[in-house]
Amino acid sequence: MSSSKPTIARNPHSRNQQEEPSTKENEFETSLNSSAHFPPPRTPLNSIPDPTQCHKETHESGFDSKLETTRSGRFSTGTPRVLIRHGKAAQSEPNSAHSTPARSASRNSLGGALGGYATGTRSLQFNKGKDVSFLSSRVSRGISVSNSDFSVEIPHFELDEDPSFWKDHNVQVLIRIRPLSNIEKVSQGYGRCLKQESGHTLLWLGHPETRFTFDHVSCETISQEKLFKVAGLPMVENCISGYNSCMFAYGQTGSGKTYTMMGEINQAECKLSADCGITPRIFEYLFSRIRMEEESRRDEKLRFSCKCSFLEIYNEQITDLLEPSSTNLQLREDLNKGVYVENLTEYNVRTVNDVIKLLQQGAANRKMAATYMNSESSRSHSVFTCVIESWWEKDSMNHFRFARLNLVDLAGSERQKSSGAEGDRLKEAANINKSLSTLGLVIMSLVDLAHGKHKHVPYRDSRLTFLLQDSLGGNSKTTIIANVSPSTCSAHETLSTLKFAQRAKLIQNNAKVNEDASGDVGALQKQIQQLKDQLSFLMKHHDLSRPLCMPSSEGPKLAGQSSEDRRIIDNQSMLSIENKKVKCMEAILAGALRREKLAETAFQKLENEMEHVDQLICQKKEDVQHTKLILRFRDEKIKQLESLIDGSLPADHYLMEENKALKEEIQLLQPRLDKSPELTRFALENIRLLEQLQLFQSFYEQGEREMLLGEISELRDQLLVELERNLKFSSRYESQDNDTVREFEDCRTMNSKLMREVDELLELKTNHDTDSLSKDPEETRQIDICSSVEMISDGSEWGDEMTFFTPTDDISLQNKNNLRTSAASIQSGNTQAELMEARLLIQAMESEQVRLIEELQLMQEHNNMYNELFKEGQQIKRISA
Ligand SMILES: Nc1ncnc2c1ncn2[C@@H]1O[C@H](COP(=O)(O)OP(=O)(O)OP(=O)(O)O)[C@@H](O)[C@H]1O
Repeated sequence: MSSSKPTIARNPHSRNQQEEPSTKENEFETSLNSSAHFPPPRTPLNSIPDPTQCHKETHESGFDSKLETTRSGRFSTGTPRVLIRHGKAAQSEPNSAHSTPARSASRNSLGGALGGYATGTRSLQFNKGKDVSFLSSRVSRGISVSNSDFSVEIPHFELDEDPSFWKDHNVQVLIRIRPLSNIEKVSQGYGRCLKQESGHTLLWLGHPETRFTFDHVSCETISQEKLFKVAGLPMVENCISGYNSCMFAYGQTGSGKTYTMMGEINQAECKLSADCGITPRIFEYLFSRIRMEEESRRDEKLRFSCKCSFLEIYNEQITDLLEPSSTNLQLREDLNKGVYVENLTEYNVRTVNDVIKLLQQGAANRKMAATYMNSESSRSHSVFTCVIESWWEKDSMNHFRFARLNLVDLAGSERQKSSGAEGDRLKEAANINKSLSTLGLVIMSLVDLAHGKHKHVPYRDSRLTFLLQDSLGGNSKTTIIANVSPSTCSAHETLSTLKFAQRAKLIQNNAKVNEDASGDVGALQKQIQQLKDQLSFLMKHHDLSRPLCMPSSEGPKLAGQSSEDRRIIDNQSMLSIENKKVKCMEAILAGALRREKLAETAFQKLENEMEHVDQLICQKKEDVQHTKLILRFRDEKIKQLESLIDGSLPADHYLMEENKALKEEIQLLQPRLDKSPELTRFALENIRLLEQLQLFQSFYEQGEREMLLGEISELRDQLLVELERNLKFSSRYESQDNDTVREFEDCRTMNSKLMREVDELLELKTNHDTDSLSKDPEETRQIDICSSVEMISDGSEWGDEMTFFTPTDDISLQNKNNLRTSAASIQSGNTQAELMEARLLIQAMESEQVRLIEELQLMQEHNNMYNELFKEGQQIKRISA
């Protein structure tokens, strides 16, 4: 009953949990080949429902396995299917295992018939009163028999969809239990070797009973769609995000690998049927996601491309399933591409129908044969690959992402003894087993690696592992679907599959987003160009190219050029200087980085040397201790010799003591001899000198010297450019100096004139005062005003003075205005105060003079400095020439 058991919530801690302590799995390995170890029949473990209820359900489902088996042999279909498939139902019975040659049994349907399985309903029914011989056979093989004689409900466990799993995991292991097939029912009855306990755990019911925990355990009644949602859909999301992804189907022959990966495809309608497998569903979802992404990120101009290829590995040879004449293809390794198959055809695909066509075409070319376990057994490993690439633009950067999706349907593992294979089938089986055992070995080594043991991973021992090395322990998010049969007759194979899956759980992959940063160079260049444009724009509009104290009086020097022209010329020369500077800086930076690296290695070496020196110090300390001990021995010896001379010590006793002491001394001296610090020091010195020699050799031989010389000459050039530029500025300053001198002279003349003027005015005033005593005061006043107005307006003496000032010179203009006012006010008769004002003005003029002199001196100093620099530059030029 589908709802008989609730979905069991995933316990995150249980994921990595190994088998329960109560169970001992390893013991089983040895017991596999010996039936004597199997326990006696056990009580059925599955729940036994009310028989009336079961009967009702059995009746309703119309499923009578016994009847169906007799009617159509292995494949008894409750509901007939309209499928383009050739003959799974019409295939020969299992016993015809060796009658179907490889390749001849091409099938258009991509999976097996459901005929033998009571799928579609969630409860599998069992009839009472099964053949006694089945029971005895089960007992004889020692597998515990469960639910053999009753209609038994197989509990349904829903799988939980957990997309967040992939955030912090790179490998997922899922067990898929398929329903019992008719052939199993016929040959072994309804006995099961597995009991599922939850969506994550199951019990293997052999001896010893063993519990396994996995990321997911998919029960017999899980639909293809649900399985896709749990295992396939997140793979698509991973690929869209740029992670390599891989899905393996592993399991014994006939366990449902092809059914899981491909399933059945209703070719006529080009529409996915309920039984279609994970691969077509993945592509249906992938294309809808691509459309969504492209739509939602239109502003980033996101676009995707998908390229597919399909190959098989049969007897260690690679064949292109989409171009079957291309056989024995070679594997190549490339730094950028990784491992790839040379000359494998790739097709661009845009819709799920494109993919289905390729799948059908490839499946038709796959090596198939009938085996004891599967009338349509795939005898090869097939790998359907899709490379998903995407491009978009963001923040003026071009982004490129890619992901490789590998969908692998492995050939079925089988025990040669039980498969009864001969001839070609036997050779096939040997090759299949060889590559699968290499796969197992690779996984074992990877597990060792994950535990910190350094181990060689034998990827190259089989084509399969070599091709898929990224998916195993590499850059990939990988799902392993381990398919198992629940039947007692496959108990051994089921156990070994479970063990394989359990080991695979421990693989640690290192998946990373495949995003190419090569587009960034272009983007950076674009950015540099933009910045340059911005810079030149700023220069144009803010006149940054001029030195800050550049006087406007340089005008006459560049006569004939408009200020705009000059600015453009300045900008251009500045830009070209800046460009040169940037280039030079880049070269210098590269050199500095290189030297820093060298320094780092030198530093590392020094550190090592220091370690050695520390060791030497320790040795020295030990030495001192030893020497002290030896000295003590000597003292004792002297004492003994004295007592020997005294006669207080017998000679033989002395000799024995002496012998003992000498032995001890030898023991002490031996290690000193072995690791003499002197010797170590010399050895170290030797190594250091050798390294130095190598360094010098590389300095001369590997062009380091040339590079340094080049850098030096570049630096010199840069210096010369700077000096020339400074010289240019200094000549400008020189002209500025001349202007200032002239201005200064003007000021002087103006000052003396002003003084003269003031004296004249004072004189005039005195005369006026004497005259005014005899004149009418109002008349006098009128005359004064008129004459002062006349003086200012008709450009007589004042007007001539004005020609000395340039209209742009602020100080001179201000002075001139002040003079005008003061002159006017003197004329207007405010005698004393105005006189004072004029004096103040003269003082201001004088301080202005001082300031100008100081400025002049400063400029001369600058000038001298630049001249010196220029001379130096010339000298360097001469030396370097
Ligand atoms: N979960 C399932 N539900 C219904 N039918 C299934 C299921 N799994 C497998 N089958 C059927 O079992 C038969 C064998 O399955 P399939 O061919 O997929 O096995 P296989 O593992 O690929 O075998 P081989 O390794 O020999 O190629 C097919 O008829 C298939 O339809």
